[in-house]
Amino acid sequence: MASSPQSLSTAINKPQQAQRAAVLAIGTANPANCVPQDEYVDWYFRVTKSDHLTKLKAKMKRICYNSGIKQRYFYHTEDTIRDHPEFIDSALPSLGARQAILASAVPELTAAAATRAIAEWGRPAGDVTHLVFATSSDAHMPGADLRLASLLGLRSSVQRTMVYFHGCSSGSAALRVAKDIAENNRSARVLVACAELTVNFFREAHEDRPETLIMQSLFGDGAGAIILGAVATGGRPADSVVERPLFELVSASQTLIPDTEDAAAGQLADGGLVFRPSPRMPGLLRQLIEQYLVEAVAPLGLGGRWNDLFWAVHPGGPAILDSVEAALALAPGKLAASRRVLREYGNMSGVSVIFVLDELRRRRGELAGGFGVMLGLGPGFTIETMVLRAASGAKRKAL
Ligand SMILES: CC(C)(COP(=O)(O)OP(=O)(O)OC[C@H]1O[C@@H](n2cnc3c(N)ncnc32)[C@H](O)[C@@H]1OP(=O)(O)O)[C@@H](O)C(=O)NCCC(=O)NCCSC(=O)CC(=O)O
Repeated sequence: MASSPQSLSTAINKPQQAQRAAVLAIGTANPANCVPQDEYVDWYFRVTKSDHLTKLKAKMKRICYNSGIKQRYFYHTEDTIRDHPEFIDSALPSLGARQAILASAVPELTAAAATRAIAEWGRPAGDVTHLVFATSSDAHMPGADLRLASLLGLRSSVQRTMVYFHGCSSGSAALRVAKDIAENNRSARVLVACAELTVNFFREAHEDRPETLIMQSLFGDGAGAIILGAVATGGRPADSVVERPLFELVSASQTLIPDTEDAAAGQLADGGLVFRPSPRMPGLLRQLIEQYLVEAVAPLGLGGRWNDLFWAVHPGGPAILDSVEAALALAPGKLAASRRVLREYGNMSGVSVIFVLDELRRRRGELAGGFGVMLGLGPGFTIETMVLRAASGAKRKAL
């Protein structure tokens, strides 16, 4: 039986303490190069000089047609590929050249997203106390966090934490870490930043690497940023009249599905990032997601009432979303925010959930009951679950 928003509210408020992390602002950014999905395969086989691989080309056309994607954004262009023939010849080392591009491209794109988040937040960048930066693209030391802090003019004492190589769950993992920081450091204001650029794994198709077609068909580039701060439960931040919470982060948990280490695995190699999403992922989700969700949300009294919640599911591909929808018997439209992000941007790995949150705050109708679940899916096969509560400010903004 469906429960009322009031009874959900009572169940959730009971065990919680007074201060809870909340999203105070969201910013997103994409590179300028936008490629329509229905032109992508011809472009891809031409620039990778692979038009002779007619069977692979036909297969990729089918995958792209079924992808649920309308367009994707890329930092790299045809010029990038022309300047770097090693990117499309797997016999040549290319990691150094890819990382040289990413060293500036990752922090710069992230700065564009973070600048938007900070502008919406309404306070100066110097008021950011902590920075949590997630990426699987840039692998420098010191990391993209340092360059981002400099681009934004953050204070030199900002407390920086890198979250590296969590793949498509990186944005969710960064938010989980930031939630703890915000709730355990009085007046902390945490900038959560995440960026992924596919130049790290752009390569030519090959008969022996079926995963390449999947990666080149689904993934796109993007950056997202969120400002987090602790608020009095259900209310405004204690020490500011400027800030308006969009979502409270009620609880966060991470689960590793046993015996699934091959379900989404990768490594940095001479030829850049090699990542293999297993064809088992959609089936595993369909089979197991409800059980793991029940464990994650049952202490809050939410288990089983899936259609009472709003959903921010990682848009990894249409089969991923279809599996979650079927396993939870979600009503049509419950995953509309995720499907829209997939359609407009493709799978931007861990950045995607930040775009989905940005989309959700504009969709008043999907915040039914005020509570929701964000699902990050990543290597392992790891599931990051976060229960959210849409603040009244989120609804006002959506009007
Ligand atoms: C890719 C699809 C859009 C293709 O859908 P289609 O309707 O065209 O049909 P399909 O599923 O039969 O797949 C078409 C062809 O692609 C192959 N195929 C499908 N998934 C594959 C995979 N992961 N690796 C290698 N090949 C794969 C199939 O075997 C088939 O080959 P053949 O035609 O030869 O029989 C869909 O399968 C999908 O959404 N899959 C989920 C993608 C995914 O795993 N995303 C998560 C990425 S990782 C991520 O997001 C999180 C992370 O970090 O872990």
